[in-house]
Amino acid sequence: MDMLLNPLNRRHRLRHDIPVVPGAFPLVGHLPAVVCDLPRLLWRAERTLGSHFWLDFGPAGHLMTSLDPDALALLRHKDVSSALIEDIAPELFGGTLVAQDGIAHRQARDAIQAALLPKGLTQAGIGELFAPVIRARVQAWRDRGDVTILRETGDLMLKLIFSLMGIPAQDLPGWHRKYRQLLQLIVAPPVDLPGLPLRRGRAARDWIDARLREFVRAAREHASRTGLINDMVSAFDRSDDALSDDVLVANIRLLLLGGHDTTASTMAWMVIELARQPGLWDVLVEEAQRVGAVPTRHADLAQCPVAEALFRETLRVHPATPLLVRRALRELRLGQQRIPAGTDLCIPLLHFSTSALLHEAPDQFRLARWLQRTEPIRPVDMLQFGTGPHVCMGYHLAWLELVQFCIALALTMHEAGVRPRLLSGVEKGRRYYPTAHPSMTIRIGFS
Ligand code: HEM
Repeated sequence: MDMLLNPLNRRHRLRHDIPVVPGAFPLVGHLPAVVCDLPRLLWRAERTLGSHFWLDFGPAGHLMTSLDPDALALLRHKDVSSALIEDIAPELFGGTLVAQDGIAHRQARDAIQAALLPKGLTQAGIGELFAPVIRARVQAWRDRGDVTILRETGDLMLKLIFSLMGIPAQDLPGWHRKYRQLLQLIVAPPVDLPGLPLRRGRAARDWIDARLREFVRAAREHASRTGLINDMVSAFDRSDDALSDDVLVANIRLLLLGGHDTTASTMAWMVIELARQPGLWDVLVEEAQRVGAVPTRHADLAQCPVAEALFRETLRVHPATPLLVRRALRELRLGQQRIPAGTDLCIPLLHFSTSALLHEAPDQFRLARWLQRTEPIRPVDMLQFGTGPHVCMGYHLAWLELVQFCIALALTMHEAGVRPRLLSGVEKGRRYYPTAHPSMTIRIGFS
């Protein structure tokens, strides 16, 4: 099938001397191809136009997209801002730390960071909290015999992040649905009519925020309770220029989103890869039998190199955040390329994550690239988590829960004499934007 591009728009144009990819539709630009076919879109643009080109993100406007590995350095550049993220989806990212720069960003990050580092996670006993929840969920999969994988991993990851936050996890499918509608705010055409994504996304945001306000109120009433939400409420209440509840709620909403959507997608891809590569499953089962139990502390993760390699390689091949956006505050240079001040930028992590410039045999799913390495993990090896001041705050948490999950899955299924098997095709229905995930309908059997 050819790409979702506008056949009537074949004109080659330049903006600031940089080519615009042909094929944009009115109103939605290249978004249909970005959402459904990003790797091919980037590959074709690079082949025909070179390393720099404009993509039209519809309501978000034109973003200068760079496939030059030096573009990764822009994520650490002092004259590059994250404010564009708020402009793209003000209702979703307004007031959140992901869209802030400088001191405001640092302050909000400081209120959360320590709890998500290995020491904070260990002190709060997060591994012990998660292990039985993960184990119970995979046991339920074994008993049912087959599952729609992304729906299941979405529920599980929401449950885990809720328990880390210290808030009651009720109606998880409802929350999951609302978060999917909320994400549509990033790509919604600016038409506010009943049934359209903008109206549904706004309603989802109001639904989520009303519940988060309740949790904030409860946290203030029971200040002695533990959980990240209580830490955040007290840190925000203590801050010098007391931040408003709107900002607090927006950041909790962001954390719940960041804490489940990306990991749910990665977890679903892990199961899919284990189902379609029997050799992978066998080495994982061997490791799980050797360790004998689900690890609970960061210090224990070193005993699970296969599960860790599976986590890293799954993310490399299927990065859950396939592109990052930024704005150049001043004129910048990228090699020979001049980037005018005010340019909106797209940095496609997906491209670099699977680039032959950074990885040997990038299209092959190879655990050996992690298992046989002798040097420590470099920033470029974990670029799926971003880099620079906005580097993902959940890296250690994601690592812990995904390794826990692999070991729990292998132990549970192997004890029952079953293994994961793919019950549907994988290529159809994949999505790459706003976040990347396998098709919602993929089913996995355990037999
Ligand atoms: C596989 C899992 C994950 C992936 C691939 C991932 C990816 C990313 C990426 C690429 C960024 C950088 C955004 C930017 O620079 O604009 C980011 C930021 C962030 N992530 Fe994650 N993430 C994951 C898991 C998590 C988890 C589990 C949490 C929370 C508990 C989390 C919370 C955050 C937060 C709060 C930010 C914003 C940081 C800032 O702007 O300073 N993430 N993540």
